[in-house]
Order: sequence, then structure tokens, then C-alpha cells
Amino acid sequence: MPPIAKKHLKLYLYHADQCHPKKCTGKKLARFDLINLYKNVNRIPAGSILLDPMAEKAISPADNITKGITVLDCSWQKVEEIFPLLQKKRMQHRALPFLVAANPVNFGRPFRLTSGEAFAAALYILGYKEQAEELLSKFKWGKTFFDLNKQLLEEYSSARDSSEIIKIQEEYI
Ligand SMILES: C[S@@+](CC[C@H](N)C(=O)[O-])C[C@H]1O[C@@H](n2cnc3c(N)ncnc32)[C@H](O)[C@@H]1O
Repeated sequence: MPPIAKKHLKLYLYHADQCHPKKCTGKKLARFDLINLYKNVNRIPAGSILLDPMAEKAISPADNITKGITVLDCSWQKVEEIFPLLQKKRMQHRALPFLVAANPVNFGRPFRLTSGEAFAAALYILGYKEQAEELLSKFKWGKTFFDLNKQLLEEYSSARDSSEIIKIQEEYI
């Protein structure tokens, strides 16, 4: 029997070099070869989904994800400065809905996810649950992220589109 191909999405990290290299979740995932790290945003293939906390539209299973997912690893202090600069790049900007961080820096805080959590949340919502779990298995607090957000992640992953995602979020908050 031929091996069954694992469901897998391409992941890109645009690294702005603004974090502590030893604490950076994106760099850690790149060391495990689980994501592709770029320091030049022009090298990221056009058409991917950019996880942008300020985007107007929430990610949903209705998104076209054939070109993969991109995360911008930068300081939270620079988010409002950098994301607008990427508006001209051909990426689809999407926000993640209400989810709670499990990383030690922002534990319990909604919306403020590390790059690793952001990738995992997007993958889970889009139906790539094994890949999401594989990514967060590299962090001590990875399982806690799924424990804290299990019910919401399941509901988001069965939403039809972005407006349903927002409805689920509003009912929860
Ligand atoms: C600001 S960086 C901080 C990275 C952190 N230094 C680390 O080690 O992971 C986190 C990135 O994850 C993505 N992200 C986090 N929370 C998000 C949200 N609520 N909606 C969309 N993207 C989010 C964004 O691409 C954001 O720029």
C-alpha cells in the first residue's frame, strides 16, 4: 500500500529581528525545520495568508490557503508600524479570533499570541490539526494552549466563513 500523504500546509515566517533570539518561538520552529524563515519579505510567495492582528477580516475555513500561511515575527510594540507597510504585498491579511495565550510572557491574555501559537491556531481552524499539534509539541506550554482553547478551536474549525467565526467569538465573549 502506498503511504498516505499527511495533510500539510506551507508555513512562512517573516522575521524582523526584534526579539530575544533564545525566546523567539518562530526561530525555534525554524530550527526544527517546521517553518520557512525569511528576513526579506519579498521572498515570501505572493498569495499566502498573513496573520495580522489588525486585519478587518477573521481567518476561517472558507479562506483560500493553497499558498500557505505567513506570520510576521516582530515586537508587539512595532505591530502598528510594520503591518501597514505590508499592505502592498500580495498577501491576504487575516486576524485570529478570540483565543487565549498559553506562553509564559502573555499567559492568559487574549489575542496576543506568539508566532508559534498563531501558526497553530490558524492551522487548527483550517483543519490541519495534526500539523498544529506537531508545532506546539516543541514548547513546554504547547499542550496548555490547546487545553485552554479546545472548545473555541473546535467551534471555529467547523465555522462556514468569517462571519460565523465572529458570531462564535461574540457568543463566547
Ligand atoms: C508580534 S509577533 C511576537 C512574536 C514573539 N516574539 C514570539 O516569540 O513568538 C506575533 C505574530 O503572530 C501573529 N499573531 C499573533 N496574535 C495574532 C492575532 N490575534 N491575530 C493575527 N495574528 C496574530 C502575527 O503575525 C504577529 O505579528
